[in-house]
Amino acid sequence: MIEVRELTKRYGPTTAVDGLSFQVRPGVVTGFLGPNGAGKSTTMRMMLGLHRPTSGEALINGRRYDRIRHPLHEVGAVLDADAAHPGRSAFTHLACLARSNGIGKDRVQAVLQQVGLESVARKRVGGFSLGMRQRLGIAGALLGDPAVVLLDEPVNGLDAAGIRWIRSTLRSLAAEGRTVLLSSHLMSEMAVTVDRVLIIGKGRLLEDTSVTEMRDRFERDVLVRTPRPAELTGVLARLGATVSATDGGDLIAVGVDAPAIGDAAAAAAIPIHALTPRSATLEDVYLQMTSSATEYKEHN
Ligand SMILES: Nc1ncnc2c1ncn2[C@@H]1O[C@H](COP(=O)(O)OP(=O)(O)OP(=O)(O)O)[C@@H](O)[C@H]1O
Repeated sequence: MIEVRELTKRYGPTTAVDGLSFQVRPGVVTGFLGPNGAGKSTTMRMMLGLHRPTSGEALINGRRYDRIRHPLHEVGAVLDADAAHPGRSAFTHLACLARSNGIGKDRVQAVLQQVGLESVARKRVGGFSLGMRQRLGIAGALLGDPAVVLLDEPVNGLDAAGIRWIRSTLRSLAAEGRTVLLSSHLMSEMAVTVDRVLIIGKGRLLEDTSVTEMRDRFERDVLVRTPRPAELTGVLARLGATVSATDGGDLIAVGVDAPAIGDAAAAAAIPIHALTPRSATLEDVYLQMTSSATEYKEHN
C-alpha cells in the first residue's frame, strides 16, 4: 500500500507537485498518468526518498522510505532502464545489488528466470536491447520480493512484444497481492494495462478511478444517417437530445440512446439509413481532462 498525503514539492518558483493525496492499493495495477511535466517522476522520487517533499508525506506500507530498514524488501523500483553499468553482466549487476542488500545469490537466479534473462545472464548489459534492459530493471526491483513495485514510464520505447511482456508481468505481480504503480503520459498504453488510474495535471490530482468506471461514465453519442436531417434534428431536440452535424451531413446525438432515436424517427415517419452508438476512447477523455494542464505547460 502506498499513501500520499498532501504532498507538495517546489523547485524555486515551480510547483512540481501541489498538495497531492491518494492511495495505491495492493492486488491491482494502478497507472499514474499525466502529460509531460505533470509531476509524476517527482512524486515517485519522493515516494522513494530521492527527493525531500516541501510539505506532506509519502508512505510505503505506513512508513516513510527513509524509515524503512531493508527498503529492497518492501519496495522495488525501476526509474531508469539504463541504471545498470554497461560493462557488467546481468548476473554481476544483480549479484552486486543483492549483496549490498543482504540478499542471497539464489534470488538472483530466481529473478533472472522470472524475467526470462537466464540465457543471457553472463552477457554484458551494454549489448542488451531496451526490452532486455527493462527486464533487467524489473529483475532488480524484484530481488527483495517487495510488496510494492514502482515503475517510471516502463513501456516508453518498447516494441509490441516488450509491452505485452511488461503488461502480463505487472498483472501477475498484482495477482500475487503486490501494490503495482506505473507511470505513463499515454492513456492508450494504460487503458489495456492497468485496473485503476490516477490522473494528474500541474501537480494536482484530476482523477482517481477505475478504468471501467471511466469508460462507463464517459458520455456516449449516436451517429445517425437520414435523408431528412433537419426534421430529425427537430424531433430529437424535442426528446431532449443535443444534436450536431458532421461534415458529411450525418447527425451526432447526445443524451438519447439508439432505440429512442429509432422509435422517434419511426413515429415521425422519417427514414433512418444508419444508427451507430459510439463511445469515446479513453484517450479522448484523458486528453480532454488534461488539456488545461497541457496548455499551461505549452504557454510557459
Ligand atoms: N530538479 C528539478 N529542478 C527544477 N525543476 C524540476 C526538477 N525536477 C522536475 N522539475 C519540474 O517539475 C515539474 C514536474 O516534473 P516531473 O519530471 O515530475 O514531471 P513528469 O510528469 O514526470 O513528466 P515527464 O512525463 O516529462 O517525465 C516540471 O515542470 C519540471 O520541469
